[in-house]
Amino acid sequence: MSKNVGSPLSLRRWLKSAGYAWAGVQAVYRSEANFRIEVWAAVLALTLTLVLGAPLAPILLACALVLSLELLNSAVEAVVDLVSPQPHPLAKVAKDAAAGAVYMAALFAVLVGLSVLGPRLWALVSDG
Ligand SMILES: Nc1ncnc2c1ncn2[C@@H]1O[C@H](COP(=O)(O)OP(=O)(O)OP(=O)(O)O)[C@@H](O)[C@H]1O
Repeated sequence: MSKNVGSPLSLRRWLKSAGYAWAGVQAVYRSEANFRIEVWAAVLALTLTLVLGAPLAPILLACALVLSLELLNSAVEAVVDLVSPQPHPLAKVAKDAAAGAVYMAALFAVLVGLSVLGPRLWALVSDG
């Protein structure tokens, strides 16, 4: 634990770390088409949630999980490419497992979206 907790110095350090974290998000947004798709899918899901008056928490959590795991997947890919530019069975396991985590979260996020927003969208469509 830092001795400077609560001091202006630690706030400055926290802001600096937040700046690095934001730079990481921006770099992945620029380089990964999947992340861009997931960001805009999250914007759409959150807009629909607010418009339809659906519960926000499950949609927020599902979006946060998918986007966070995509960022971690990109981190794993970068580290694997750095340490194992040549094909290696363990590099394959690392990349495939990290990608699997994203796909698993995305699949369950779609199920959450369907179960929370589906009935409201259906009611809206069937009422005319
Ligand atoms: N160094 C490696 N050793 C063994 N297999 C690898 C290696 N690099 C990639 N692969 C295999 O090729 C697949 C695709 O890898 P790649 O680096 O192109 O990532 P990707 O899944 O296409 O992601 P992105 O398109 O976002 O970069 C991996 O999931 C893995 O199965």
